Amino acid sequence: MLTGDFNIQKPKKKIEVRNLTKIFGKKPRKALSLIEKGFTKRDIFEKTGQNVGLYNVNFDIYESEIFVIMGLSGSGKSTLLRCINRLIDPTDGHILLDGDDVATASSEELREMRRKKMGMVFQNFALIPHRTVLDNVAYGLEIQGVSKDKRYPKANEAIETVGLKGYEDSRTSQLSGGMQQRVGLARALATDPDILLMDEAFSALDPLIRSEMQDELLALEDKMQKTIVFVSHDLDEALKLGDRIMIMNDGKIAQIGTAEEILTEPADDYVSRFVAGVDRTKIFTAEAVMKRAEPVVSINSGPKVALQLMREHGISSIFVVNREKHVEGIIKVDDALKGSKEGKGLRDVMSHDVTIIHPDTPLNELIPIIENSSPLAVAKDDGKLIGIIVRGSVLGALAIEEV
Ligand SMILES: Nc1ncnc2c1ncn2[C@@H]1O[C@H](COP(=O)(O)OP(=O)(O)OP(=O)(O)O)[C@@H](O)[C@H]1O
Repeated sequence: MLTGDFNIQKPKKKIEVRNLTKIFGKKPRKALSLIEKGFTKRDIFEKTGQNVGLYNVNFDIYESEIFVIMGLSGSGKSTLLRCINRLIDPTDGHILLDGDDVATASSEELREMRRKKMGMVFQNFALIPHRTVLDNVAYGLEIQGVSKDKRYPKANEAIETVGLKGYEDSRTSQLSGGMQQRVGLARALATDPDILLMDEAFSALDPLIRSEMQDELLALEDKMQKTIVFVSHDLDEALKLGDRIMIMNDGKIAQIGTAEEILTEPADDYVSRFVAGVDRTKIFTAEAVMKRAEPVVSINSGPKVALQLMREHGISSIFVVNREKHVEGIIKVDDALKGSKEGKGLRDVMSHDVTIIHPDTPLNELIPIIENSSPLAVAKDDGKLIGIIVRGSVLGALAIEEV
């Protein structure tokens, strides 16, 4: 039920990145003074040999979201991810995890943060080939000093979570790429971290397996609600996985937003060029283009009421709903006129031929249905009508002129 904005809880900030800068090289201050004078990353490299990895990056990541960092090669994605767990030491700035600064943490504090809060999954899987799946998954716990009797049950649980039950005793070198990445994921999950850092985790997989792993990550995330920071250079992957996406360019943030925001309101030419080739019909969903489910007419009222509502709103058909707001049918002007003349009830003259779709349905699946049909009803699993889709709203979202 919509109860107004005041009831919506603000998400909790899990990671806060403040003024983060990373210069690779021995003379970072020299590079910084040139950045401040407006020199580009390339100029600075040519003049000083210093490489600007990140410059003055500020953003927040919320609890339980999938935050995708994306950009072209060399834009600073991996550097940023590795600053979060301090595999790379920042030149300047702060990274707060639940309010504690990773950048200034002592080695003891850092060990503790990595142990309790973060797990990392790498592109090249980083497994130990001669060890079994079970030993590889238990390894993360082993280096944390977890005793043998505790680490094996946890490892088994993680193996089951990623769908590798039955493969515990296989050597990882005998497994396919997709299965090896499941082992990598299980190893990160075994320590039950709040945050999963995933660096191009699916990039080495072939397209079908990659897509399958993306689906599984989304399903896992529904269950586990971890905070996931996912680096990718692939826009389709970013749009599919990210609750929010950050696009980076030359060590700076070009834009942060949801897939829809980035596609519909690109912040600058760089982002526009980036998203130019995207198939929008796969990204936009029914929910994004639906109109409010108003007006509707109650099944208990008559054709006259339906007619009056249609006239008031300038529409030619109207959904008929029951008390629970489940759709019972749809009535068109002509049928309502006929019903009202003949003194019939709505039930007798409405059409039961209504297409009900889920709000998550992508537009590419809607386009063929909406082509010639009357409006579509949008309902969640509980069957309650939450929106209406007419042909114009689909075309409008795709910026196609109606002919
Ligand atoms: N160890 C290093 N020494 C010097 N320069 C580095 C180092 N690591 C990264 N850089 C530079 O910092 C910049 C950002 O690199 P980074 O690896 O973070 O980019 P990326 O977006 O992850 O790229 P890719 O997709 O190719 O991995 C690049 O110009 C890179 O050359």
